[in-house]
Amino acid sequence: MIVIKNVTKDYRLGETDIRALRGINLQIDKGDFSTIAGASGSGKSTLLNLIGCLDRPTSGEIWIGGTQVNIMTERQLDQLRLRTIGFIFQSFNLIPVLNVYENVELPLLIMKEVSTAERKKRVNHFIEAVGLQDFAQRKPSELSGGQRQRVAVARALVTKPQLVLADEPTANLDSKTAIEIIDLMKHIRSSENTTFVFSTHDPKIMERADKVLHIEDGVIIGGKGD
Ligand SMILES: Nc1ncnc2c1ncn2[C@@H]1O[C@H](COP(=O)(O)OP(=O)(O)OP(=O)(O)O)[C@@H](O)[C@H]1O
Repeated sequence: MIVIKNVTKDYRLGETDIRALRGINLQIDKGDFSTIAGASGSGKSTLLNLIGCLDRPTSGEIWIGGTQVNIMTERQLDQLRLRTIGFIFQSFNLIPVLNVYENVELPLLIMKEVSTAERKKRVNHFIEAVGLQDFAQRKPSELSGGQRQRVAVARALVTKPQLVLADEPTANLDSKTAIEIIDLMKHIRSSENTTFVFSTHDPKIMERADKVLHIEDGVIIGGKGD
């Protein structure tokens, strides 16, 4: 599903270059439930942003589902992000004026090939999959943090992406809710056969992943499941 070869990423900050990633090699297989684990500043977000095609590497190759993405045009990347990848963020990123149903529906409104009937079916299916069927008419401000992240999980899945990326999805949740969200994602991975990659610095969250890729100072230093 994901192959990364010798990837580096430099950020230019004034006169200096900051080397955020220093030669990353990794492979993530279809259906994996993997985590990128590391301290603050180790390069987790940088790596996830590259896998999600939100940014480009300075050097090296990134392959998603057999396609080399680091040489694609912006237009091709727009399509790839819409159709192949679902995103979950630590701050939920829901639209405050839309209710739960409308937030989950949003990505499908851009996919013209999905009919109105199919759209309705999928939105209801994923709202139910995350256990929010009784909250479909509520606005994000009327939900708990855990419920908001469930909406974000449903929204990431509604386009039926092959890959879901989550940057510290539990960072703004208490530890019990954090574990519930990770277990929900893991359950959905099995029922939908979606590949999940999420980042965390929390050992209790790491241990629930099948594969842990430890990153330190821009380098993968091995981990469970390798
Ligand atoms: N836009 C940027 N410009 C300059 N330096 C950056 C930029 N983004 C990240 N960095 C630097 O790159 C390194 C890796 O940052 P990154 O955000 O990937 O770490 P992280 O592991 O996700 O951290 P956190 O857990 O705090 O989010 C850090 O040294 C950071 O200061």
